[in-house]
Amino acid sequence: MLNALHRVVGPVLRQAARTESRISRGHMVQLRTAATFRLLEDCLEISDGGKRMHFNYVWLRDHCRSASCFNSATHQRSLDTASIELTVRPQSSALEHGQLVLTWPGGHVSKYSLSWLAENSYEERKTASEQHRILWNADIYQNANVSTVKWDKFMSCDNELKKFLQNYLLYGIAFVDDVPTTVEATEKVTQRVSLIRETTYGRMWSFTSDFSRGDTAYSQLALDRHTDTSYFQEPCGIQVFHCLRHEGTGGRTLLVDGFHAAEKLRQRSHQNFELLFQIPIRHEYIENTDNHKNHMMGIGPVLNVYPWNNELYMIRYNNYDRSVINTIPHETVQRWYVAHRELTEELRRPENELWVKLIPGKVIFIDNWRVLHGRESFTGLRQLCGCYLTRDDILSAARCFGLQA
Ligand SMILES: C[N+](C)(C)CCCC[C@H](N)C(=O)O
Ligand SMILES: O=C(O)CCC(=O)C(=O)O
Ligand SMILES: [Fe+2]
Repeated sequence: MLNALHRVVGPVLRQAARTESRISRGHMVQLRTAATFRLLEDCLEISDGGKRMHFNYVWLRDHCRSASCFNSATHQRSLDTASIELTVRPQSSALEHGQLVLTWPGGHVSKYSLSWLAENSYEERKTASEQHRILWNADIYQNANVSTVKWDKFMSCDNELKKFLQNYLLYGIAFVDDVPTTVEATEKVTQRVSLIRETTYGRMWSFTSDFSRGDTAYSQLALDRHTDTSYFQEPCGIQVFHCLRHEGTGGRTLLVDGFHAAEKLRQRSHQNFELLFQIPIRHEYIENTDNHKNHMMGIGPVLNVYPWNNELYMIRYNNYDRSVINTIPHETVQRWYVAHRELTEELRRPENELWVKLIPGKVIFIDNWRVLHGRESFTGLRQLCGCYLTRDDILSAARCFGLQA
């Protein structure tokens, strides 16, 4: 990187003695007082104390924020990236008031604040997390005494909504209490945070154990922990449940933080963790009844991680809906089962199980990319309503409040 062959074109400059900081994405990148930069053969290097960041020249030209290259009203790029010479290099460079100023062949000038560069450097992103989360087992969640949110304030007060979103982001579950016990009110409460994702089960659904659909959810049987719609190419982002009535026994809801379990697996056996994120498998939903014909298929790994920072962003775990395994070479199948077993054992540890009885008025939102749900078997009439919500829209709502999501 700092190979002697690299021609140092720009002078090594010292930034004036001050500290730059900027908050964005709920995340602060601080540059020390003496950040320096130099132009290497193939990239610009900024050094800040022991930290080095590298910026490709095409990248720098592409990210010019001048009025002709970037529309700051729409936050869209106007510059045609294909018009940039792939061999482009700045003609001259300077540091002025915490800004890097580059002049390109032809005279175009680009300015970048050093803190913006630091925040958007690969070196920073690869150690930062995209989303701050508190991984939990039953004790951790219960001891956190997460503040409760009630229907009236939730519907009228943005601060209450923000509090709810923060809980949801941190724990992957959040509740609203005192909601009127109707499907309509349940729909209204969901419209504060996101958009309904309509599926074959309907927009809003309300069901009892009447076997109206070809799936065990529509029975009185216990359901082991799982994520829903694993048979979609993109599983639904959020699961909403509201138990409108239950005259009988049992029927408690089981919640397990899938990321807590997966992180335990990562610590214990990195190889097994890797196998579960590298190998795609199939999930299927086949329904063939008089009223419903469906054949859904979703292909993807059990664990999904961002490649630049190895952060988990989705778990797809449903042993009921997991389909034929035919995507794993025979010499790897055994290892895959071992890894899957190890994850299952972690998910099944009693201390990781959070049991809640959903009562009329209590609406739960579950991050279906992170937290697994299940239920205890039950007797009597139990009516559950709810819907799926889109993930993009709840995250967007959170970001609009300045939350890191
Ligand atoms: C929630 N609701 C009752 C509508 C649908 C249930 C879907 C059940 C399916 N086995 C899955 O896990 O995706
Ligand atoms: O009946 C329940 O509490 C949940 C059933 C279930 O897993 C589902 O509907 O997705
Ligand atoms: Fe489910």
